[in-house]
Amino acid sequence: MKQLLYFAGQLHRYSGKILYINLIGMLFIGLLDGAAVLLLLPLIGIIGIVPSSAASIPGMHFLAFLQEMPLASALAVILCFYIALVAAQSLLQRNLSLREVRIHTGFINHVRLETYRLLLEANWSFFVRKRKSDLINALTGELGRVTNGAFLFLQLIASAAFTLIQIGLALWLSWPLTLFILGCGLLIGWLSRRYIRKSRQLGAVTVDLAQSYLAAISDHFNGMKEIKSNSLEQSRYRWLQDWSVKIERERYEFTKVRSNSQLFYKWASAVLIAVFIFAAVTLFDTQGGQMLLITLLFARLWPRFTGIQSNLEQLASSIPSFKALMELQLESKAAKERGGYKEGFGEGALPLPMQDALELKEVFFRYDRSNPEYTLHDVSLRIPMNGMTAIVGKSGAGKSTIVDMLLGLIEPERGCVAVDGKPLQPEEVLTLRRSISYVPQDSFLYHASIRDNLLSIDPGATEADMWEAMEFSSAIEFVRGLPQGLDTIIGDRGVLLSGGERQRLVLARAILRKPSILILDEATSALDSLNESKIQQALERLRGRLTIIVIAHRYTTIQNADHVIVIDGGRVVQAGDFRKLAEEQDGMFRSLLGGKQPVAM
Ligand SMILES: Nc1ncnc2c1ncn2[C@@H]1O[C@H](COP(=O)(O)OP(=O)(O)OP(=O)(O)O)[C@@H](O)[C@H]1O
Repeated sequence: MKQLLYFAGQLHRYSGKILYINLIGMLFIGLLDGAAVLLLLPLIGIIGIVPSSAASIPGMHFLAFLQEMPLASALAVILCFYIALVAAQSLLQRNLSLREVRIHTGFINHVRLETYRLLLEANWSFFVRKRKSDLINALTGELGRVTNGAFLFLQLIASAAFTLIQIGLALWLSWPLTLFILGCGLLIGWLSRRYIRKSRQLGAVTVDLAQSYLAAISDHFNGMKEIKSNSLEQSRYRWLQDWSVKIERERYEFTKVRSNSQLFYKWASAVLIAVFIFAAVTLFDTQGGQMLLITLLFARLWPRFTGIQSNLEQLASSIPSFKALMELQLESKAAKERGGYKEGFGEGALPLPMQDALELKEVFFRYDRSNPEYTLHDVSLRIPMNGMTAIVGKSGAGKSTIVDMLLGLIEPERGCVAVDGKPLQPEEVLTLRRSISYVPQDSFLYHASIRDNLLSIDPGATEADMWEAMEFSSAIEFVRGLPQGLDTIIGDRGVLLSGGERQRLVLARAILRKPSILILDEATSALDSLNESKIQQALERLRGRLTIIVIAHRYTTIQNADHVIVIDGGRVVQAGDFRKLAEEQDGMFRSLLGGKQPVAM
């Protein structure tokens, strides 16, 4: 219920009074429907099908004048009135349906944008904890189920309100019979509660199945090369077969629950109607006109009870989706970046000015606070501006963790990140990131043209800016050689380019942003020596123009660094000039270099 109210509240805030006008409109349509039915009674009386008079039905005295009129005129009056009612009702229905579609589609977009905004504003640690496919599933499958569910909920309220009006009308006509029927209805509702419970359990299974499907299918396609090269096709196919059996079973179970509940309702109502007619005739001595009216009203009321039950079951099955999306929204809200975002994610904000150095001061950090071991232990280091600094160390030493901290993606448990000697304030983190371009080993490229990939980082870049950036990154030659040049489509994640070409393009994109700090995190480790030397030439061209931080395992990548920081077991064990460190006989750097050999560290 909490989850339902959470999204019903969002729907209320999103659509405002229009939503309620629509709901009232729906009620009004129901009333018009009821009025049209009521008209049938005097009609039947007048044409003499049943020996009843309008005056015998409470509230129908005003129609008595019809009996004074000639049959044909009375019939014409009633039928004209009936046509007018039906015409008004259908016109209203059409307008309400159109408006409802507007509200519905608008609300889906509202929830989608709101969830995506909260996710974008969440900090990096939140994403490290989450499975990517679950986030995609939330923004696709769950989103549809939740928005449909929120509407279903409101329809249910409208339907309940209309049913109440019908009940009121029935009470006014004959309260003992109505109470009797209501009691039976409530009893059937109470006996049907297990169908609602079962629907909810099946809804949870649907959420699990949808999540596991998306997770596995994304893994399969991401790893298609490994699947093909290691002949894993059969095992992956078997997985999908098993999953298909589960979803088939779950769909069947859900339909079974709904059909059983409908069956139960139908049997129960047949018994109820029989008891009702028997009681009306033998116990309550109900008059013919009243009897007919109540029968008509309840013939309309019963399908509503069944409809409410069916809506409740459907709603119960979407509760787990409500829960999943609500928890995701609340969790991402709680994980909001400490500095907070300004309007438009602070786009256009100026980069943080840095003159002297970016530093870590006595930093302690661990990913899991229950673990007594720190990943970074009393780390102090200094990255001087406009120089080239290399961070080296064995695998797992903590190099990437240091870079994540310099980027403000993770926060020190103790100590601080400092800019020009002053501790970085939470509200400066985003402006610091504006000054940095980060290039990882496996960068992301869009399935689009080279031009669009470059413009994705700076939509205002001119053609000259793009060629200049490509010249710096040693990409100019290969892009010129492509048949469509800048307009060449590079395939999904850039598969149509070689590894070296991809990285040079990513480097061009990073430079286009005109950063004051460029971070290369193992960006060249997968390249051959020819491609690596091209990136080296690019870095030489950039030297002195901006601050470069390189994390690398290769001697050749770091040999031109002005400054080297050696990390071991989460601590800084050496720092200083490349040559000086290389000469320290017992130093770790020398052992990482493997003597003087330009080999992998
Ligand atoms: N998200 C994480 N959650 C928990 N532990 C982590 C996480 N990321 C890294 N670690 C751990 O922190 C330690 C340092 O990892 P880090 O990635 O910083 O090392 P690295 O020097 O960059 O290694 P490599 O050269 O292999 O990339 C490792 O023991 C690693 O297992």
